[in-house]
Amino acid sequence: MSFITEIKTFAALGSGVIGSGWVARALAHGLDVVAWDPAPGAEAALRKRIANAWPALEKQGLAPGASPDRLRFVATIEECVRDADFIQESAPERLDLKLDLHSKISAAAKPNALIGSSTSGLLPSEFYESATHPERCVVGHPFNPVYLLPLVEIVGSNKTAPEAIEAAKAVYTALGMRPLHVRKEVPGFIADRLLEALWREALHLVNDGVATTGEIDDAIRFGAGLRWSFMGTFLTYTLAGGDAGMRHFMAQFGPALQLPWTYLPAPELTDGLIDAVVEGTGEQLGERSISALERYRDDCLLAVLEAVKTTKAKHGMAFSD
Ligand SMILES: NC(=O)C1=CN([C@@H]2O[C@H](COP(=O)(O)OP(=O)(O)OC[C@H]3O[C@@H](n4cnc5c(N)ncnc54)[C@H](O)[C@@H]3O)[C@@H](O)[C@H]2O)C=CC1
Ligand SMILES: C[N+](C)(C)CC(=O)CC(=O)[O-]
Repeated sequence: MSFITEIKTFAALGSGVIGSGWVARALAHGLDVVAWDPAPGAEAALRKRIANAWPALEKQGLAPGASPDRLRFVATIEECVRDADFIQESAPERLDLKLDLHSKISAAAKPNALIGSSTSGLLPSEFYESATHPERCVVGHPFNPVYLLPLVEIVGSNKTAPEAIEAAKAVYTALGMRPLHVRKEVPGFIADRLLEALWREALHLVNDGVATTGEIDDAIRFGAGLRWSFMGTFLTYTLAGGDAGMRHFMAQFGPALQLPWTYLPAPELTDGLIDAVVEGTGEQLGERSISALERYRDDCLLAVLEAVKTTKAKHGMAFSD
């Protein structure tokens, strides 16, 4: 089975925060977009959100012919998906609702049109259960604002064809995104597992009166948050181990994971886990030395700090605000 990867018409079902972000991204890439949402006033709200996003998309650069006028809002699911080359569902996060919606979407769509769901954690094997041609159905989990953030997690169900994963990667890449294939179908996928862990700890800190929400946000945005925009936790901590890298870092700070700092139980620090972390970060390092990566990190940090400072000034804010 071959799937459509040359996309001219993009269908969006559900046009709230995430659906409207997909519509804006697809329009900015010069596609025709057909949207459907059952809520009263949904079309006006969608057009308003696109108008709000458009200046940023113009700054980023539009594809030839890109225009908000290429959005058509329709009254039925069938009309929305019938001629679509790619379909993205962004309906409320309810299993029963998505199950019913996908049986209708997939029955009306072209059989070789890929279908993506924006779900942030439901399992595709469950909500694509009664889909027609389930081999072309995937999760394409984006990040808000969808029209700017590149990450999209792709997750297949137990019936998704491997070729559909590759085809979805090609489509999302053509939309300017950075696909990440989540190979095991687990609730929350990869990114939300991480975000939820941080979120849970943050709520405990508020609940225990340790810090205000503002202080917790400051702890992120003036520290690790700046680093995270260009270097993930594993490589960052490899550098924190100095020239001895990750193995030294694990020896020095690994035992602290057993301290009761967090409400999450720590995993047992087995040799297997330590080796997996050391080998993984070794691959990430590749041929680069720790000091070369430190210079790269410092340059990125300076660039991010300067960009944040200039943008804050434009909005009448000091860097420390
Ligand atoms: N808000 C976020 O930060 C993120 C949300 N997501 C996922 O995106 C999906 C949508 O979430 P949001 O846009 O945040 O929700 P939202 O509440 O902003 O929008 C949902 C939209 O779906 C519409 N809707 C209601 N019933 C529907 C139906 N039967 N069929 C189609 N549309 C229907 C609503 O009228 C509304 O416009 C969810 O699966 C969520 O997990 C993914 C990434 C981030
Ligand atoms: C809150 N959320 C789980 C829906 C968030 C996401 O899924 C991704 C994001 O944009 O943070």
